[in-house]
Amino acid sequence: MTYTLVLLRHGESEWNAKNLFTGWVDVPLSEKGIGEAKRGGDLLREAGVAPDVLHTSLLRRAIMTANLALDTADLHWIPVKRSWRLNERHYGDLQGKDKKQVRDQYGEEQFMLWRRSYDVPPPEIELGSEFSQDADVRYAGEPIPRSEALKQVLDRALPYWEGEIVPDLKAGKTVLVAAHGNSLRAIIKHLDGVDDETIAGLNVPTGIPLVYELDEETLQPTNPGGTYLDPEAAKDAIAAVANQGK
Ligand SMILES: O=C(O)[C@@H](CO)OP(=O)(O)O
Repeated sequence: MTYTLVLLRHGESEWNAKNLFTGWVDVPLSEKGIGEAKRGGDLLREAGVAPDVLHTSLLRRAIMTANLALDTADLHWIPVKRSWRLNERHYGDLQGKDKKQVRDQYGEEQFMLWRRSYDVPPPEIELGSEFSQDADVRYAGEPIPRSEALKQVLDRALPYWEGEIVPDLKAGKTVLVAAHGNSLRAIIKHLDGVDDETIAGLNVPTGIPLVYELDEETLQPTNPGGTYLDPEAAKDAIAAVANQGK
C-alpha cells in the first residue's frame, strides 16, 4: 500500500510577476496566479486525486491557492492546518528587491548562491525595516529568522513534516501541502534524498499539483521525483522559474 501526498506551489503572485524576491512578504496572487490555482483544482479533479486534509503556510498566496483549487475540486470543506514552518524561505535583505538588479549588481555566481545554494543565506534583514516580519503578530513567540538558506528551511520544516504531516499520511489520509518554491524544495530534498549540489538545479512550477506515492513502511516515494498532473506545462514552467532574473 502507498500513501498519497500532493505538493502544490502557489499560483503566480504579484511579486513573481514583477520579478521581486518575496520570501515572507505576504503578497497576493496575480490574476494569472488565480487562474493557475483554479486549474490546479481541475487537474486534481480530473486525476481523481481527492485530498482529505490540507496543510498550508501562513502566507496568503499559498492559502488562496489552496482555497481556489479545493473550491474548484468541490473539496473546499476539508480540514486545514497552517504553520509558519511551511512558509517560503526567508529571503533576508533581498526581500522586495528586483531579481535582475541583484543579479546585475552582484554577478551571476553570487546571485545563484543566494538563490539556489543549499547553505549560503542572503544577508540578514534589518529588524523594523519595510519588508521585515519581526512585528507581525502571526509570528509572535516564534523563533522567526532574519534570513534563510534552504538548509534552515529544511531544519524548520522537518519538525512539522514529522509531527503533523506524517501522522495524517499514516492515518491513510491523502494530504495536500500548499506552500512555496523553496519550502517545497526542502520537502522534496528530504523525500527524494536529493544531495546538496543537485538540489540547486531543482525548481518547482507554480500551480501544478505534484503527486507522490509513498511506501507505507519507509515513506520513500515509489515514484521518485513525484508525478506532475500536467507534465508538459510543468516542463515549461520549471524552465521559466530557473530563468528568473535573466
Ligand atoms: O522570491 C521568492 O520568494 C522565491 C519564490 O518566488 O523566489 P526564487 O524562485 O528566486 O527562490
